[in-house]
Amino acid sequence: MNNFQLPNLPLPSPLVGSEIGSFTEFTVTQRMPNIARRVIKENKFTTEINQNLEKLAAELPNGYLQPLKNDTGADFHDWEKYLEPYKNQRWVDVPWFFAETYFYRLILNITNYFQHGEWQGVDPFLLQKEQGLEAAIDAIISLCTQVQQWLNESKKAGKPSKSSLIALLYFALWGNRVDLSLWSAFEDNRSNFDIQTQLNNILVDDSFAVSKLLAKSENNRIDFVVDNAGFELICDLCLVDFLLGSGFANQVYLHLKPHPTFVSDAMIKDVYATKDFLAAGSHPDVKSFVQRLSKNLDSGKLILTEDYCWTSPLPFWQIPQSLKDELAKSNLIVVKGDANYRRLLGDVYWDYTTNFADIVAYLPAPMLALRTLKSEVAAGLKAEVLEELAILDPQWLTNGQWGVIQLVDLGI
Ligand SMILES: O=P(O)(O)OC[C@H]1O[C@](O)(CO)[C@@H](O)[C@@H]1O
Repeated sequence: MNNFQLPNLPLPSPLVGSEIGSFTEFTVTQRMPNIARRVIKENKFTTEINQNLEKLAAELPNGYLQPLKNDTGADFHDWEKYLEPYKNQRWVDVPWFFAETYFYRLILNITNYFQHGEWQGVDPFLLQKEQGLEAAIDAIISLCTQVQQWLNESKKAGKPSKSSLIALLYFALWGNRVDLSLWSAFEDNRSNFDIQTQLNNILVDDSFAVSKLLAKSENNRIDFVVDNAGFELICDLCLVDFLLGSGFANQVYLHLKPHPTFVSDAMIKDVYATKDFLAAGSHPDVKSFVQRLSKNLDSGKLILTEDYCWTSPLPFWQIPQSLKDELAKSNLIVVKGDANYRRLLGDVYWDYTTNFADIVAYLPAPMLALRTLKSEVAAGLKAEVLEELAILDPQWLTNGQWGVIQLVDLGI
């Protein structure tokens, strides 16, 4: 395990909502209030709960963080510690990643998610997660058919196909465009896009290096720090299916969220709901995909695990030692999505050309980030690429049109 416990560079300042004109400001003062109001619209909570959700929405632009009442959640005392340095501060003045992560935890506090009673365990974002799946059915069928073909080819060739693996990395990357917290801000359906035409929108592409890393050994364990439910989760499950079926991996762990957050982030229950949704379909390639998924789950080749660390506001380098020790057993840690990418970098203003490996030098195993850019945090980009992007697409950092496939392999 490498001896760095932190990025080996001085930390820049964090993104905050008070940055006038920034996407962060837009998120804290407009998107997050809209997300809270959508929870009211999409559920049948009591008047009192809805009034408290509206109060939260109204206080975000200029108001102060409200305390967390003890809702018996397993992470309640941890949140008391996290909140200490930010008590009585305005939402726009605390670090954005803290504000956003706390915002989603507060929604569960207000809707009594953890407390015994009518609303215990009710996922306030369930409707959007279900709509996400229904909207993507055509893309799901074509992806399952493609995976079946790639598995057959690998079997016939007697070795796992690197090109098929790379193609599925692209699907897993672009599946990340389809995150519901962003949908509410931009478009209504992003799953019907053509992956191949997206290749030129990948700003860093280490996919070939990933295929070489995994081809080095047959008994790879691969850990996914998962992001969204819905179509993105299906892209991830198809990648997992191929990794296990082709021999690139003999065990895969999915690290999932212990409670609803960031609107569409996936929990263990969402994996089973996705499997059930697919099992209800009639397409033969989808049915055989579901059979393989069930077999991998039953045999322990695919492990679903959750940890409150993944819903904490902590940067990645502060994950508990026990989790670091667990991840140290992995041959490759795949980190999905924008919010997790922000955690990797600590959600601070790195110069976008900063060497990615100098920041993410603290992980106990090789790490692959698959992220579509939806926030003003980036690293590892070439100066000439930045110059081109500024002209080509001034919104490149936040519109979800651009992606990175960044591998850090410190030869640990
Ligand atoms: O699902 P993902 O890819 O983590 O995206 C969620 C991210 O997108 C946003 O909703 C928009 O930037 C952020 O607030 C959050 O970090």
